[in-house]
Amino acid sequence: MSDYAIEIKNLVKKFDGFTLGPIDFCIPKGTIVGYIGQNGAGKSTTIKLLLGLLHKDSGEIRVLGEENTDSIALKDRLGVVFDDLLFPREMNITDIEKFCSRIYTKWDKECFNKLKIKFDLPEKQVINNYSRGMKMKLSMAIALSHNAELLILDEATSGLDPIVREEILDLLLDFMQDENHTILISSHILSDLEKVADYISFINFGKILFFETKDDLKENYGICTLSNEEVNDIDEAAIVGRRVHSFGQELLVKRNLVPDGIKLQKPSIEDIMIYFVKGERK
Ligand SMILES: Nc1ncnc2c1ncn2[C@@H]1O[C@H](COP(=O)(O)OP(=O)(O)OP(=O)(O)O)[C@@H](O)[C@H]1O
Repeated sequence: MSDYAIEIKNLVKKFDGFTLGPIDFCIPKGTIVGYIGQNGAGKSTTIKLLLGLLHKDSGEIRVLGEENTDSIALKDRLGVVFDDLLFPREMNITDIEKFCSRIYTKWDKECFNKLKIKFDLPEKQVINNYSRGMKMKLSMAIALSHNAELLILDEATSGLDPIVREEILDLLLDFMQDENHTILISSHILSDLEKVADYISFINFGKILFFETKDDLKENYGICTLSNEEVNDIDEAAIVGRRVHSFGQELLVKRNLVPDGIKLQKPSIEDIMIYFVKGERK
């Protein structure tokens, strides 16, 4: 049995005007991976390929060891949250609970009811009248109520207020108490990923720029503010990106390539993403 929940090798998908890949990464079981990148970078396309909602042009995908990502048996083992609900709009939560209890072999009614109360989801209202946040909460409740092994969350916390986001992050950490559980979560709310992710995978214009542990990223890079003269003493190869100010420059650097004595601060994931993308900002 593979130690990986998700294996992607040489994956390519071409649209008119956009090519995803070739991309490669493997997600170890028992970890949370934050999938980050600018709008249009290819995050949702990757996720749809993983879920069999799009067909790849070439390459290999394995999800929980299965190559056939479209299989019903595999879907039973996955909890999926998109930024929209995929149920008929006239259903209410009772209809949805009944429906899910039929399609998921390990449906946990008690868990769903607890989350329904925790998230304050109304019994009678049809989902067409749900707010965006309510829809996300309902999706999350379903994803967490059928004993899934792998959660795939595409922008699952966007549109939610900070209190609910915090509750959801706690639920994700609870889910990870089982060492065979794994989460892939794409998000623009990098502070959320900062709290929960073990690995960060960064996609830019359809290519993976890095897939590294969050701890390694923070250890290997540093932020410093220097005068223009001081910057001249730094090897260009050490500089990932810079912001030029009237008084000098703020740099993201590779720690092992800068001279001792330069005071470096730990970067946030957001710093790393911005400096990697922009390279140079004036
Ligand atoms: N079905 C499709 N047909 C044609 N082009 C598509 C299709 N789906 C996505 N694309 C294009 O692929 C690119 C990547 O889109 P994708 O939705 O994967 O980005 P994303 O990283 O999820 O962005 P966002 O953060 O804005 O959600 C975009 O240029 C988009 O227009």
